Amino acid sequence: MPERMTAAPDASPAAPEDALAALRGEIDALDDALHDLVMRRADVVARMAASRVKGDASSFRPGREATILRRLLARHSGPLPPAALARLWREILSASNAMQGGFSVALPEGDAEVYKAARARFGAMAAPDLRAGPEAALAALAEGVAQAAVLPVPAAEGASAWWAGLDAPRLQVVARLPFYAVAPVPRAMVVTRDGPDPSGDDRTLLRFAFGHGGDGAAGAAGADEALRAVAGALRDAGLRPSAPTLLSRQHDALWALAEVEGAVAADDARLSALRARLPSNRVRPLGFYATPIEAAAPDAGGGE
Ligand SMILES: C=C(O[C@@H]1C=C(C(=O)O)C=C[C@H]1O)C(=O)O
Repeated sequence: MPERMTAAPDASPAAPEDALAALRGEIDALDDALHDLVMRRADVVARMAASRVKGDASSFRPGREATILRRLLARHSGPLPPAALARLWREILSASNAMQGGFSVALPEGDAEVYKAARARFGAMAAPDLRAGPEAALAALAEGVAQAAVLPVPAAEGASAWWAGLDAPRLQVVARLPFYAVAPVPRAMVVTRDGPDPSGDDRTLLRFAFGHGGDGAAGAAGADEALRAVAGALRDAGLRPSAPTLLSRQHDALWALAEVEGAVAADDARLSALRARLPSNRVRPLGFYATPIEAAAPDAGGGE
């Protein structure tokens, strides 16, 4: 018989059940302290909403949220996986956003990836508003029925080519989902009426239209020619691409979508440089978003 079985159980200074009770007592005290802080944080958000310091614009500030998450992830240490930290804060941020006014999110129905990305981003507090497709989701946003639209990541064809028809600057891309990922997780884009806010480390989407308006010769603009024109204009304007340029032929035109480093707003001087370089074409910023954090090593939890 092993030696430990011969010792009298109540001779031990800390019986397992006492040790468990002590640790649980510590956890209960910490839960109370955390809960007090979470309630105090919500009081500050309620004061912010009541003071109307943010005016009539939507309460949703994705750049500010990214800044908060980046700061917390940078100071994080200890055994709690960073993905769990991001998940906790995502729920706090979404709840405080919803506290400042109803928050409904328009989504294309039948797109499981977009749905999952939207639920992960906006949490339990946001009402999903399922629409027939990206254009219908954008229409709900434009009408003011929804406060944000979550759409598939831009691609050249099909429903994911919604960017070619995006009515910017009225509607603009403000976030790329997920902001924080440690494993493959659902991806999507967020569009709002209020436009993006800078986070200090952002990427901008720029749309270029070639041969718009039924101009036969220009309408036949070659893909290679368009890609060369975009690359040259970006270089001359001092803008650095952060992803390969997408091309899409639709609405009687050839469209290019470039992602560049930095936040480029409508009044940015680099846009004038682009427009000077491409006089016969149209250049339009579609919004910007916080550069996603891609964690180097996978850990438990996936991301937010
Ligand atoms: C509280 C604010 O509103 C929202 C909620 C945030 C929060 O809980 O910290 C941050 C950004 C906004 O999306 C804010 O703008 O600071």
